[in-house]
Amino acid sequence: MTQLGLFTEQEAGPAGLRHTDHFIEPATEQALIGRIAALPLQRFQFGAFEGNRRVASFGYRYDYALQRLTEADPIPDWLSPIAHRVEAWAGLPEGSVRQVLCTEYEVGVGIGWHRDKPHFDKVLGLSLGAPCKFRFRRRSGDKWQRHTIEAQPRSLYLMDGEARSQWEHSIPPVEARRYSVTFRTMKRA
Ligand SMILES: O=C(O)CCC(=O)C(=O)O
Ligand SMILES: [Fe+2]
Repeated sequence: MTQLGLFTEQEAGPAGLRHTDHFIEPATEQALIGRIAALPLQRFQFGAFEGNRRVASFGYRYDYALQRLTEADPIPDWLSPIAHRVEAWAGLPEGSVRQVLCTEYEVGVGIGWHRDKPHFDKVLGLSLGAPCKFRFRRRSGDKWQRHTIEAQPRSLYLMDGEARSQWEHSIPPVEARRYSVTFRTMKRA
């Protein structure tokens, strides 16, 4: 493939991906990090495999052993105003976000290639504390189409449409401790 071909492919990006910097103020970011760090975060359980990232779920959690959604603690008061701002930005009715996942990535921790569970519909993510490369890939014949965004702290992304249903995403090991808050709507009400 020519350089130009590669470049054009990178530029195109997944349809349904939106990304904005400076979604929240630094003071709000610090307050959220403080709240998340104080949560009883659990090492992510993926069947027999234990990931290195630590998480807390609200609203619902996906139980990998049972392979279904189970109820979790309700979305706490300190997260609701942010969830509502996220809904407003995405043009979603208030209350659409039914699941919130708080994640901590220590230095050297990332997340492998995946698509989020089909039980969820739109997926939005707020980055906190440190930047990461947020990578996308999609099979195209015997090649991969790829796209990467720099997810800066305080930025927000939306995965909808093809970015959500066709493209996989991953984060390579982070260089400084990063937190994220993932907001998900449900496929069926
Ligand atoms: O940390 C993030 O921004 C993304 C996390 C993610 O892809 C997931 O939990 O499904
Ligand atoms: Fe994901």
